[in-house]
Amino acid sequence: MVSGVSKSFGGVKALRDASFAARPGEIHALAGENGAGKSTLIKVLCGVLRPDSGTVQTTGELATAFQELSLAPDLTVAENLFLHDPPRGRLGLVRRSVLAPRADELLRRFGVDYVDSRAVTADLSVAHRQIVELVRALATEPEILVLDEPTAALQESQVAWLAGHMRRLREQGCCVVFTSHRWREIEDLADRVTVFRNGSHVTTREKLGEAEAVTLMSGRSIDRTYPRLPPVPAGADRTLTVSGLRAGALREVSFDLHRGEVLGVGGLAGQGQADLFLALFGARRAAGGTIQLAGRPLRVRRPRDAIRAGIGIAYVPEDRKSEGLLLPMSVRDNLALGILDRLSSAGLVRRSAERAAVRSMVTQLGIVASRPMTQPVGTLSGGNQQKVLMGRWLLTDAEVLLLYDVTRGVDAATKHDFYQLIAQLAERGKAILLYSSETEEIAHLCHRVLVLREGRIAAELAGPVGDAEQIVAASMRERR
Ligand SMILES: Nc1ncnc2c1ncn2[C@@H]1O[C@H](COP(=O)(O)OP(=O)(O)OP(=O)(O)O)[C@@H](O)[C@H]1O
Repeated sequence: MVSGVSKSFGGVKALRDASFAARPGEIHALAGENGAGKSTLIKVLCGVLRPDSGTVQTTGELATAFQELSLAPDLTVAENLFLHDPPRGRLGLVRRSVLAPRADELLRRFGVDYVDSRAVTADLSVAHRQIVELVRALATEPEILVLDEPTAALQESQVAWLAGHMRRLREQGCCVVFTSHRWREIEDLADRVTVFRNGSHVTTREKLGEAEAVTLMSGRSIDRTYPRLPPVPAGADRTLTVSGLRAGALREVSFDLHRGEVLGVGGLAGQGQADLFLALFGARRAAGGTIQLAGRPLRVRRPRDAIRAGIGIAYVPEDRKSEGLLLPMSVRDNLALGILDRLSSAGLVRRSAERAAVRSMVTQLGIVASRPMTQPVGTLSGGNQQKVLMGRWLLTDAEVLLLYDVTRGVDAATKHDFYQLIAQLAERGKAILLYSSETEEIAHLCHRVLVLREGRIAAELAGPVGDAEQIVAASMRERR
């Protein structure tokens, strides 16, 4: 469907003579590292971007759901669902009165009765926005369905819901193309996989194991084992002591975190994990309880209090666009944001020191940016934007690192770099609280795991747990 396509952005060659073909009646996964050109290929395929050279051919109705959500934020869910084809009366006027009931009917048909069709889209969670975007695409019963990282914002049950619809469309002869950084999803769903590297097609296969895929994607062989964690020194100081903390869905949580320790926070989705991280960082108001940092009471009313005290939070904001990164500003500015005090003398930023710090982070995290000192962060690929967020907190001297789902949307090779980094940070004495929507990471990367259920600690497991199933089992046990 796409042959010999090239596309550059300024000096960046996003696609080089790229070719790709998918057939009717198959689910075809597009795999590749962050910045490999998958999103660009999809945009060219859908006609959103014009290629510099090459040809694009599609046969039949095409529907897409993009990685950057394309719903109009100020419109209601119903208005977005019928944006291109609103119900009209005899005179061709839009029948506003039937808009919401029609939308309700449509959402119900797709089993999405938990989304209010009258809600303003901007007020929905990112997961729900993604689902509305998906329903809009699925509802057209297209002949070609193209989904760019459709599951990145979804929880497991929602992923299963989407997988069901993808399979149903395949049965009907639809050609479904999707991208994902989770190999399990690709293995589970795809009939064929195409690997891209550096903007070019590498291979298309029916059977491809994860190890080989990772090597093909990165062009190098990757040590895919989890790093061995250095033991927490006996009698290590308690860095963070949390007692009876209540915030949002968090009922009452108490624990200690030691220097050099990686403490995991597990459990089914939505048991208060996000509230715990946000409360410790001062981004969510605590309704009760106390926090001590290195033996001293700590009051965090806003993130600035946490940062001053030596707490850094690296997380993938639900919406990378609206929180965390300053998209029009350069990679340098975004990375150095947390260390400007340290880099300044007499009110002026020492540019050479700043450049050195930025370069070291770009190298250490393998951030793919052609001109890190000037290139706006918003023009990096999704995963590379994420590395910038992580890098900002690695540059600070924070003693406590709150790592919330930092590998979401990150490619496999980079994930393994992150794992090594976490072990190194622990070795350097940092105290790390870790949450991941991939339970396997919690199972392998933590000295201890707290399992949350309904806002409380339901179990504490000694790590490395090794087997993600144990954490899942602990989160189901003793259910009343
Ligand atoms: N508007 C733009 N301006 C400048 N560079 C861009 C722009 N859009 C994409 N790029 C660059 O093109 C390359 C390919 O990006 P693309 O988003 O297609 O990657 P991807 O494979 O989808 O990555 P990810 O898995 O991280 O989403 C990257 O190096 C990116 O920085």
